[in-house]
Amino acid sequence: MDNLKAFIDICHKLYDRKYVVGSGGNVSIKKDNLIYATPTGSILGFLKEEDITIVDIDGNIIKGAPTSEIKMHLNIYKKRKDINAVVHTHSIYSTAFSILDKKIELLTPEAQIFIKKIGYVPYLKAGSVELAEEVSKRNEDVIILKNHGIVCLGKDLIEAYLKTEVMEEIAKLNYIIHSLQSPTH
Ligand SMILES: C[C@H](O)[C@@H](O)[C@@H](O)C(=O)COP(=O)(O)O
Ligand SMILES: [Zn+2]
Repeated sequence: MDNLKAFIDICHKLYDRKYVVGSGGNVSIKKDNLIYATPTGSILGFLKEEDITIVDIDGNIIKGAPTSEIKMHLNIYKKRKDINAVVHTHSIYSTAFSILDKKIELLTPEAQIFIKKIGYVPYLKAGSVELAEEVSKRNEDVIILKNHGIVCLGKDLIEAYLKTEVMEEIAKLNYIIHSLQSPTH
């Protein structure tokens, strides 16, 4: 079970590894049918345990002002009973491929094992009900939001974080291979 210190450590790691910049990205975990989520507008690299917000599964606020993407997080938890953690980042290579509508190939055993299949969602306004609804239609554990970022789901926070890392790494590898194969190379 995730503890809140681990939650904060992973938020800091996401920022340190530049999967998010500025106030981008958001993270949540589900514990005993409560959702612990990053506050809206927060810089993940600076978060402290006392900053973490709490809502119930219906989105009723218990503490703080949760991420503007809370509807997306809640929809995922309602649909996927096996999921207890959601990590949303603005991973730059994954996002770049989505802007050009290019698919990312799962070229390595690591990507095949941990990502299995990538879901793709068209561009929809950040924080919107439409985006939350479109994401919850997907069945994959790694979903690319066109022109925006990615969402990784896990049975716990470590698993969602691991998928975030592997997703961006395989996107980078795809980019390198595309570059090496380009006629100008
Ligand atoms: C424009 C928003 O930053 C959008 O990218 C949102 O998805 C996000 O990443 C951060 O929003 P919150 O600070 O409300 O979690
Ligand atoms: Zn975002």
